[in-house]
Amino acid sequence: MANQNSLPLYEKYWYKHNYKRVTESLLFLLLLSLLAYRIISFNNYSFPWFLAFFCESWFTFSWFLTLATQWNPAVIKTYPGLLLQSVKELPAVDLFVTTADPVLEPPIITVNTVLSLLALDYPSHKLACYVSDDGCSPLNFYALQEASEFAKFWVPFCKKYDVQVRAPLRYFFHKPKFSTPEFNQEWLQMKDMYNHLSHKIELDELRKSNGDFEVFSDTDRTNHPTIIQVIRKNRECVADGLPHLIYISREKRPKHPHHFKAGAMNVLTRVSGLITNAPFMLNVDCDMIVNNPKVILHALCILLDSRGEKEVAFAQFPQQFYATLKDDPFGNQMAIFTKYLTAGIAGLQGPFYGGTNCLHRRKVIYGISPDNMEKGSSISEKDLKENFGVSKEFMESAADALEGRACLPNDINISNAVDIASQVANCGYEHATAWGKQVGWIYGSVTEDKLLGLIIHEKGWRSELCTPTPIAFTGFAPGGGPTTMTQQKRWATGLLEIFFSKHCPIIGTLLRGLTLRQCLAYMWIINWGLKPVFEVCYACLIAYCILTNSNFIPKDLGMCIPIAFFIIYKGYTISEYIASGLSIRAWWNNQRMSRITPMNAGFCAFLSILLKLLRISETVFDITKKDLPTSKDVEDDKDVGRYTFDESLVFLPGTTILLLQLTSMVIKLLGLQPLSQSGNRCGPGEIFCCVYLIICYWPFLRGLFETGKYRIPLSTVSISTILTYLFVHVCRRIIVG
Ligand SMILES: O=c1ccn([C@@H]2O[C@H](COP(=O)(O)OP(=O)(O)O[C@H]3O[C@H](CO)[C@@H](O)[C@H](O)[C@H]3O)[C@@H](O)[C@H]2O)c(=O)[nH]1
Ligand SMILES: [Mn+2]
Repeated sequence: MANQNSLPLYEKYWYKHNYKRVTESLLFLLLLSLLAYRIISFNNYSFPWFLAFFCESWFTFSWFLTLATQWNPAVIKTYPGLLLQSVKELPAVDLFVTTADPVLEPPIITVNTVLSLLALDYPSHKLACYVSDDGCSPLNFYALQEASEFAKFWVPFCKKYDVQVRAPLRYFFHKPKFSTPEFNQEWLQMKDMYNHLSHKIELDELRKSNGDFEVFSDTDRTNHPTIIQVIRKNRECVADGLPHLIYISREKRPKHPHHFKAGAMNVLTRVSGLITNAPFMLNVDCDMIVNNPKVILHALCILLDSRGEKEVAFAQFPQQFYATLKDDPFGNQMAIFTKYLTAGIAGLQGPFYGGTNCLHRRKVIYGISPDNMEKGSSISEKDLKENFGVSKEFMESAADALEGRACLPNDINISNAVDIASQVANCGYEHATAWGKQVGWIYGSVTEDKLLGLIIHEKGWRSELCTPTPIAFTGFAPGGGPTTMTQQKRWATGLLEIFFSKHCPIIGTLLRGLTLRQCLAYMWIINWGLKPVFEVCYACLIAYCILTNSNFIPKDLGMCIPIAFFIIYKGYTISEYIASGLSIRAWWNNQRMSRITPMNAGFCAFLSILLKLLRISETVFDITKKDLPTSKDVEDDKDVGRYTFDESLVFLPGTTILLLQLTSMVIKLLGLQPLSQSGNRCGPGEIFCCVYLIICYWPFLRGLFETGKYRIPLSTVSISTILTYLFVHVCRRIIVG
């Protein structure tokens, strides 16, 4: 990474973890030998044997993807000190926050995220914070207005005492370590002010409103004109003031597709383009609080580095979480994922875009490729119009951005710009333009983040994973069964949408600039939506074999292969958890959830994609519910980690699989199994698999007998019972027939 002209602002190191490589390869060999064993055992050829072979081939391929993705992990080290020395003038950065529903995303959470952004360690006249509210909620607007008043005290306080976590919600969670009488007094004052602010917001005092809310009269969240309000401008244009704060609720009309978050991001891009037009844009979800105030400096080390400047499109920070539940009961804190897989991808063409915690180059979002950058060609007026739409002002701002002309903080006339900006936030603006197709956030997937990142990688750009200490951002990991399932189902759905589109990574590698290894990494994540189909088949196969007294697990010597695989795999995953300082309990919770989540959320996602491909229904972006972090005493409450259910059909596959395994166990125990026609009787292998699956599905088993939200709803159980009955019936027919 060394550079002759100037010192590199960041360095990248690839590291080897030989022990992991050896174990992973060994597991891969075992899977291959299992497949080979199946092929050569002619005596065993039967329907279960072939189905098992088919599923295991996919599992082997999946493991190969994991292996390939994790093979060359890398980390980078950034030098913000060097950046400050070598860059004459720091560039402007636009900050984007998206929120969409004041109930699922409580305004106090958004407010905290915004406060943590306003207090970043960066010249504040170079920052502008834009909040997109897809919920069109006056409460959000009001909360932000109040927050900007509070920020006048909060930001100087944070900077004076070099506070690390600049979101009051988290900061006041702990007593401060450091203390002088002056600090104590100010601390108490701030805490008081914050409590006041949060009460006001939570108690919804907005109804006693003032004139500002007129704009919200007669609005419905799905039917309203554009609302853009400048909550605060940095009039004095000074580095130690407060950044601009702008509220945007784009126009929404029924019947007019709004493309969920991708649509919101495009409006943010255009509106900010007219107002500040910063060359860099940092985007976060409403719950992603800045945990390290120097994040922008770290990310700029990558993007302004002499080599990074030409090659790297975006700097992505990992998604990590705060106030997490002990031992990861829902298996969604992704600690191992972040540690090994993200690092692995960072060693290839670069991390996926995660939808949040990412610093983008505006040019790249406008569709530029590394080759265009080299040529530096200017773009014709006709092209500008076709790509970016009819707004003259926006075309000018896009040309500035593409040709690298920065707009200076003192040039900006916000009030003027806001009037024009309303036009580009209207829902008809994108008609017959390249927005959502070649420009901006691309439409067509509910994981718009992975899609955008993929398209950027396909153009030949790289990305880098930025992992400063302390952790850059922390967000909210959903709790409970339904919320986790909704999120995972959306992810699997969105990934499948990408796979079945023209942006499929395989095509990207064959025809465009996506590297082969990066394609495998994308396939690894897309497999979240494909593998569940095989997992469900496999689970049914277990029950089928017990019910029909046939077998699919090799017997005699052949049995050593699955046993060895099982033991080594479990040992290997435990060691990953222990090496990361996590508990055995966390390991087990993740093992079990890695059986439950795909078979429910992933499988349902697959079905919903079939419906989409058959043009029967469309996919939607279901928002993840965000709860306020629990206070200490609630944290100790055992119930928060208990699995909850709701009426959603997402729990149907899992419930059915559990009932199937239970039924087949009962039939086995009662000795009601039919006599086996061939010599291949069901043996200990099938019984073990069945029992193991029942143990994994323990939360569901309990859910059959619990009450309230811990119970699987009767409707789900009834449908599952019917499905189980049908399955058993078919199995019996097969034997008789
Ligand atoms: O119509 C919509 C729907 C969602 N959002 C926002 O999108 C963000 C992410 O939504 P969330 O419900 O928190 O989804 P997560 O599953 O937690 O999000 C992950 O996955 C998404 C893709 O599915 C990415 O967009 C996110 O950045 C990534 O954190 C939130 O800020 C929402 O307010 C909108 O602005 N408009
Ligand atoms: Mn989220």
